[in-house]
Amino acid sequence: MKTLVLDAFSGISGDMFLGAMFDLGLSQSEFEEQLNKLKVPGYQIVVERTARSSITGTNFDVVLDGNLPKDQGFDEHQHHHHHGRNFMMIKQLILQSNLKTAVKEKAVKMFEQIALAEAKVHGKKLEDVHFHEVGALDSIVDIVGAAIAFDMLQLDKLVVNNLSDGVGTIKIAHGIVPVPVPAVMEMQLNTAIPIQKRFDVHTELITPTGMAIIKCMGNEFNTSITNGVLERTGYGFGKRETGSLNALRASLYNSKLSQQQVDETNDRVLLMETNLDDATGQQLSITIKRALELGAKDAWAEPIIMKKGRPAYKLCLLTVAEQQETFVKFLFSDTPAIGLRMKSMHREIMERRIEQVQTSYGKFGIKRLSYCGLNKSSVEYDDIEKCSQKTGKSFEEIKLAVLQEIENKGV
Ligand SMILES: O=C([S-])c1cc(C(=O)S)c[n+]([C@@H]2O[C@H](COP(=O)(O)O)[C@@H](O)[C@H]2O)c1
Ligand code: NI
Repeated sequence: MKTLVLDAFSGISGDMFLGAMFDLGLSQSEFEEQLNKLKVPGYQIVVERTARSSITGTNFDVVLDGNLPKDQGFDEHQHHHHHGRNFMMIKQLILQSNLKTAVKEKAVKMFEQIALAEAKVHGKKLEDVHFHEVGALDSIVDIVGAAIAFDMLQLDKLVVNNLSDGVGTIKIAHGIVPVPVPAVMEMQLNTAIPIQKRFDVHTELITPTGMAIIKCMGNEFNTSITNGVLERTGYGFGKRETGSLNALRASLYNSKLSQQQVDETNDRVLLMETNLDDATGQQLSITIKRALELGAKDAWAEPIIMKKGRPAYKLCLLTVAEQQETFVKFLFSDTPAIGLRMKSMHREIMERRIEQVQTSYGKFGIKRLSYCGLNKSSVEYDDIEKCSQKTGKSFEEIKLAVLQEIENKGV
C-alpha cells in the first residue's frame, strides 16, 4: 500500500506539485513520453535541481516556444484573445489522446473543477469559460502532468497535511483579488478541505490548479500517523517570494502487507490487548485496517461483556518486541484506550510464500505452505472473489477448479 503525503505548509501550485514529484524521483523521460501522447506542440518542460534555504529540491517550469510570457491561467473575456480554448475543447483534446484511461479521467476531473469554479466566480456558463492560448498550454501541462504523475506512482492514497494559504490580496489579470483567490474559495465550497491561514505570508500560496489537484486526488487531511516505511521525500519549489521557504514537500510511504512471506516455522510475538466499551464497530474496523498497514502481524476484535454488564470489544494485535513502542502509541492515539496488556508468546507457523499462477480462469495468487515435510496450498480469496464477480461462477466452484488445475499441472 503506497501513500503519498503532501506537506503543504507553503500551499500548492501545479508547478510545485510536479517539482515535488520529480524530486521524489519520477523519471522525466517516462513522464515526457506520456505527456507527448497529448500531441500539443509549443512548449518544453524544465526540471531543475536547485537549493533554497540550504534545502535541495526541484524547480518545475513550462517554457513556451518563442519565449512567450506566461499569462494568468484562464480568461473569461475571450474577445481579448484569438485562440481561446474552452473546457469542452480541452476535454476533447484529452479524451482523444492515447493517454491511459485512468490518466484521462483524472485530468478531465481536475480541469472540470477549475472550469466550474471559474464559471461560478465570473457568472458565466461552463462553455463560456475560456482558457486563453498561453495560459491553456501551461494549465494543460500542469494538470495532465499531475494526472500522469499520480498514475506513474501507482498510489493507493493521498494525504494532505497542513494545507496553508497566505492572507491579503494579490493582483491578477482581473485586478485585485483576495487570498485565497476566488476560484480556490469556490473549490473549497461544500468540502471539508481544511485551509490554514498563514498571517506571515501576504500573497497567494494555493493556486486554482493546486486546489484542483487536492480536491480531486486528496483522500485524507491532517493525518497524524502515516503507516508504512518512509521510502522517499522531495521538495518542489514555488515561484513567489513569501519571506520563508516556499516549497511543497512530498513523502512516499510504503506499507507491505504482513503475512505475505514467512521463512521460519517459529518465532516470538507480542500480543497486545485492550478492552474497549467506548469504540464503535465502525471505528474499530478502521483501527484494525491501519494496524495491519502499519505492519502488525495480525489484528482483530473479540466481543466481550465488561464490568457493569457493558457489551464491549477486546482489541488484539500481534507484533514483535522491536515494534512495542510504535504499537502502544498507535493504540493510544487511534482508539479511546487508556491502558493495555502485553504478553510475549512463542508461535509455530507454516512457512509460506505466494506465487502467481496462470490458470484457465486467469491469474491467481497461490499460497504455498509447508511445515516439517507437510505441504499444502491455498488460493488467494481476493482473487477468487474477483473471478467470481467477473464470471458469475460460485466461489467454491472456482476454488476447487483452480486447485485441481494447479495440482494437474504439478506447479
Ligand atoms: O485568469 C483568471 S480568470 C484567474 C482567475 C482566478 C480566480 O481565482 S477567479 C485566479 N487566477 C490566477 O492565475 C494564476 C495562475 O493560476 P494557475 O492555477 O493556472 O497556476 C494564479 O495566480 C491564480 O490565482 C486567474
Ligand atoms: Ni478567474
